This record gives sequence, structure tokens and C-alpha cells, in this order.
Amino acid sequence: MGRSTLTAVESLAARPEPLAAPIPHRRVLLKLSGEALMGDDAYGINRETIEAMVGEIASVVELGVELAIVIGGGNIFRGMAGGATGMDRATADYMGMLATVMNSLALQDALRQKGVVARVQSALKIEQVVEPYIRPKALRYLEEGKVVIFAAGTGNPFFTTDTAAALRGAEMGVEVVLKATKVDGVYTADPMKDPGATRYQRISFDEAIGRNLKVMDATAFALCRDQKLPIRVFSIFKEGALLRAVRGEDEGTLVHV
Ligand SMILES: Nc1ncnc2c1ncn2[C@@H]1O[C@H](COP(=O)(O)OP(=O)(O)O)[C@@H](O)[C@H]1O
Ligand SMILES: O=c1ccn([C@@H]2O[C@H](COP(=O)(O)OP(=O)(O)O)[C@@H](O)[C@H]2O)c(=O)[nH]1
Repeated sequence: MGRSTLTAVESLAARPEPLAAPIPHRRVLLKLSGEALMGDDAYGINRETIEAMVGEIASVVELGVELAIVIGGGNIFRGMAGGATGMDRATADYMGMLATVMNSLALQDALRQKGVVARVQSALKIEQVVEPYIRPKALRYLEEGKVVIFAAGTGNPFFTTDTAAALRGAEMGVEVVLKATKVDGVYTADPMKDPGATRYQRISFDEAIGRNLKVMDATAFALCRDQKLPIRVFSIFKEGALLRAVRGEDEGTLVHV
């Protein structure tokens, strides 16, 4: 038996007994902001930010929660910025999707170093580098206790990784989409621009869409609303926030049907 198979089996065997307090979520999708992974750096992945996140992911996996991840690419390339400089928007968006593949591979490796088994599946075919997205295979990995990282967004230009998170979340049948981003929830206005903005504890999809709150794009909101898939928005920088979100505790903002 190959070493990688053993590791997967070992990690399954090492799953702890269910805790006395039941965990409300058995399968979740985590959306990690590419841009937030920069931390204070000018571009790329900040070592401390990714290490902190990987530590939190490891503790979620230890709980026995099945975890799928969609990672952004804004720390390397953002299609809109390319478009603004006169580049063809679709070409710029494909570059953005390739950036998410790089982030996914970096995250997979950071997880490996922490002893967490992860598989990357890409919406774009780059078979020498990463396996393609195959839904039943992804479901199988999750059932085996492996983390699945979905790379290349939806595989289509003019979309975002938030929409990819909603799409893959719905396909994987997760109970919640957890959006880890730069801000600690959904505010009445963009808190980066309006210091008077206040945070919602809970907000309905209809209200978030109606008020045009930009923390997530409208396509992602609409897809989650139609699929009755709640989203919890929380800070990527806050220690313990992911674990609290997975436990269904009051963290950030819950966007609900
Ligand atoms: N109403 C709002 N509440 C919270 N954040 C908002 C709101 N409107 C705009 N934002 C902005 O949305 C950003 C998160 O969206 P985005 O940049 O797409 O995140 P990500 O990189 O995580 O996909 C926040 O950094 C914040 O500045
Ligand atoms: O389905 C997708 C997902 C992403 N992108 C491109 O990839 C970039 C990076 O993704 P995103 O901006 O969502 O990342 P994040 O905000 O999390 O850093 C986007 O700007 C788009 O250009 C795309 O074209 N289609």
C-alpha cells in the first residue's frame, strides 16, 4: 500500500469520537479570499496568514467535519484590474483563474506540511498539474475525510470565486458556505469606506441583495438563496473564527433564506 493511501487511512482512523455537544455542520465549504491571504504583503501569499488558516483548517478536520475549499486569486491577479488596463476581459479572467490554481497548490502543500490530506480539482483542464473537477470523485474524497480544494473558480470568465463557492457548495451538498474575508461580517455599507457602518448579526438574502451589499457578488447570493444554502461571513484574521463558524456559534454574519 502506498504511503499516501496509508496516510489517508490513518487520518480517518485518527478521527475523534463525536463530541458531547453535537457539531451542527457535518460538511462545509470554506471560501478563502485570495486577496486576504496577502496579509500585509504587496502580493502573493503571506506566510503567517496561511499558516494561521491552515492551523484552523486542521482543527476543523480533526473534529471530523468534511471540508471543501474554494480559494480566490486576487492576491496574484484580478480580472477586473486587467480589464481596466485595456486587456480583453475574458483573457484577464482566465489569468485570474490560473492564479487560483497556484493558490490552491500552495494551500494543498501547506496543509500537507501540517499533516492534512488534501486534493485539488480544477475547473480548467491542466492535467499535468492538477486533476480535473469530477463531482463524484470530489464527493468520495470528502467521504474519505480528505479536504478537497476546488481550483480555477467556475472555469468561466465573468464569474468570481464567490460564485464558484456557491456552485461547488450546492454540488457537494454542504450545509453552509463559510466566507473568510478581510472584514468580520456583512455591514450596512462597505466598512472599509464608511466608518459609521454597522455589522449585521443575521441578514436575509433578499435584504442583502435588495440593499446591494457588496461583500459577495449578486450571482453568488442568488445561487445560495435559490438553493437555500446559508452563508456565514467572518474575518480570515480572527483567531478561532473558523472553528466557531463550523460549530454554528455566533460569528460574523449569517446570511439566511
Ligand atoms: N456591506 C458590506 N459589508 C461588508 N463588506 C463589504 C460591504 N460592501 C463592500 N464590502 C467589501 O467587500 C469586501 C469583501 O469582498 P471581496 O473583496 O470580493 O472579498 P474576497 O476577496 O473575500 O472575495 C470587503 O473587504 C469590504 O471592503
Ligand atoms: O469563476 C471564476 C472565478 C474567478 N475568475 C477570475 O479570477 C479572479 C480571482 O478570483 P476572485 O476575484 O474571486 O478572488 P478573491 O476575491 O477571493 O481574491 C477574478 O477576479 C476573475 O478574474 C473568473 O474569471 N471566473
